[in-house]
Amino acid sequence: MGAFISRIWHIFISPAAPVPKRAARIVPMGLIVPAKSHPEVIVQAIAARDRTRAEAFAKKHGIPEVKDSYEEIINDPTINCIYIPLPNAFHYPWALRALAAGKHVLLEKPSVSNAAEAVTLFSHSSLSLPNAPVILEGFHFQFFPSWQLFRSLIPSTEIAYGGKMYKVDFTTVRLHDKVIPTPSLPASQEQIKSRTLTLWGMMHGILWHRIDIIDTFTIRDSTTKAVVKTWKEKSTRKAYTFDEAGGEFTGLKGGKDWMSFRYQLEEFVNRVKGRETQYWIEGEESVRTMKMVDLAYEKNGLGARVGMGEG
Ligand SMILES: NC(=O)C1=CN([C@@H]2O[C@H](COP(=O)(O)OP(=O)(O)OC[C@H]3O[C@@H](n4cnc5c(N)ncnc54)[C@H](OP(=O)(O)O)[C@@H]3O)[C@@H](O)[C@H]2O)C=CC1
Ligand SMILES: O=C1OC[C@@H](O)[C@H](O)[C@H]1O
Repeated sequence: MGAFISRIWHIFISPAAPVPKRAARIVPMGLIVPAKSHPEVIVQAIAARDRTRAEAFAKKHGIPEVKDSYEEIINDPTINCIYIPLPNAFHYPWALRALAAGKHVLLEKPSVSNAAEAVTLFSHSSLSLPNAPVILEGFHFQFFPSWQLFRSLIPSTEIAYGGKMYKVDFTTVRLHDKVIPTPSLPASQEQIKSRTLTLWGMMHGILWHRIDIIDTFTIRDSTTKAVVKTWKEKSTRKAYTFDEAGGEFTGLKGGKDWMSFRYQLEEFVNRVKGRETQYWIEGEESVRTMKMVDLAYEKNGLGARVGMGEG
């Protein structure tokens, strides 16, 4: 009886979903905190659907201006970059508007709702103009040193399986087996090495992470492939800063207190200023990501992923 009443209440009487009492959750971590330590970034203005909410947020975070609408921010000639932390379906229409106004766009992930939208957005006519605006899908964790170190350990031609995970806290890549020339072995035998790399704590590398490198060596008969002997060698790496990653990363900018979002902002500003970037997520990569999301929807019987178009 209780369940019956509850169902009726939910269908006919329950109030509409509550309007959030604050601006997007991600904004402090995604922009406000990183901007504080970036000497070239000023968070100048904020808009929310409800002005009092925007005012409260602006007061709390020391943002000088509150605008009445998202459009007002986009149309302000003194603002050159727009951060879009809206629900995913709204990324596409607002990113299109921002680009059309010639603004640089830092777009929360996932960039848009499906591959068709991604293709249109990342081939927007403004992007082929001289002094084209910059657009970046904010896959923040990819900018963190541990992810960069992890990538550098994986020659792309050697991936047997693995790849980018969307919303999990680890990723594993298995490299192709390799024959290791071993002169000490009899001619009838060969040595094979296979490597598995796992990055744990990928999303918030700064809290904790670890890269496990597991090499499996096998000595086998070259003809029958019968295993003679097998053993594993394990090692671990970590990189809370680029200096800790070492090698090609030594000396790159960063700090022990930089989250992935701060590394991302550093590169975003570098692009905006026309400086070199050590790492970047090109539009083609964002299109590939959305193709993968579309495939996941289709393979699971959910059909094509629908967006809201230009809104
Ligand atoms: N939360 C997280 O940890 C992370 C989030 N992201 C991405 O950031 C984006 C925002 O996520 P999150 O901060 O969690 O989202 P929230 O729901 O907290 O914030 C979204 C904001 O969008 C605004 N908005 C505009 N139109 C609507 C609408 N029709 N319904 C609801 N909200 C609306 C609201 O702000 P207002 O009313 O003030 O205008 C709202 O506060 C998403 O794309 C998400 O994938 C990425 C990484 C991490
Ligand atoms: O990208 C992200 O970063 C912050 C996390 O809390 C969130 O779950 C994830 O989507």
